[in-house]
Amino acid sequence: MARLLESKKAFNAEVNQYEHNSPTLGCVMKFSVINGGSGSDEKLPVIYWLSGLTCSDRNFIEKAGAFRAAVENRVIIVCPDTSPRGVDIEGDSESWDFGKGAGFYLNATQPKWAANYKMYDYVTNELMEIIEQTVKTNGKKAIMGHSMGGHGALTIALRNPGVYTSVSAFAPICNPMQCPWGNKAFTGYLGDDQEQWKAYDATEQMKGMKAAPFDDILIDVGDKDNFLTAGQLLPENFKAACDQVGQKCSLRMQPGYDHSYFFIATFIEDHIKFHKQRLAN
Ligand SMILES: N[C@@H](CCC(=O)N[C@@H](CS)C(=O)NCC(=O)O)C(=O)O
Repeated sequence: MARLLESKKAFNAEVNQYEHNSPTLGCVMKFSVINGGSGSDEKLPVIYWLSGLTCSDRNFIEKAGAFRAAVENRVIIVCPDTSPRGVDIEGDSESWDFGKGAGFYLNATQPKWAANYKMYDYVTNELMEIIEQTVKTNGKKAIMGHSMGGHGALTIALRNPGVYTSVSAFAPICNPMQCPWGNKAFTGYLGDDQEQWKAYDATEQMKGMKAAPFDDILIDVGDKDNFLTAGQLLPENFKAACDQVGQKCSLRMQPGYDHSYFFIATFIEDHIKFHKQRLAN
């Protein structure tokens, strides 16, 4: 059972933070929830939000300004942390793009990390079960995320057909095998065999699809995003893979926007509406 740590009200939404013992990750984990239906008995759909590098369960809550849209669209938004937290492994705090705050939503296979760094299993199994016990949901799910969390949302949605009605992302790392962040993380967590990396690469996953899994995939990227220009995101590679399999991908290059939560706050309502339309069917 999750333990309630804090409860706030914002724009009529209930904004709660919980902690629970995670057998999957071998430590205590926190997660935050925006309940857009607080005060009613209505069972609502859940949108999972996966954050990016250096984030905890709080960045989206404090910076995305998603409360009003959650209430207006009657959805629950669940924000997990981005890596195991309650465990110390040598080297987990040396850099901001590996270890703590940088779990990459995968199951590590390298001995040093394999016991705890299982964010893929955590998000797809354990967290979902805890949410069903903790919040009144109608069982419908969607997933979205930012940067490393956009990578997580895309790969998790593509690898779990039928579980999520829709997927969207802000500035996702679309082809981690081909970018410095992905190379560093995958080498560290998964080892040198690049065949093993493909399971966690959205572009590779999409290339392997026999048919389009979603009616549309919404992706926003700011054209002033310094990580885009540094070749960390590679949305054009994902879009090309989508075109190859006939998957519609609404990739919107947003002029003037960067990688930050100012950009996310600007377009979060569009993403919530995109999911709500599909969750309502
Ligand atoms: N620490 C990095 C930036 C990391 C970064 O931009 N993280 C993004 C996700 S990839 C984020 O959401 N940061 C937290 C925030 O802005 O609240 C740097 O110094 O360049």
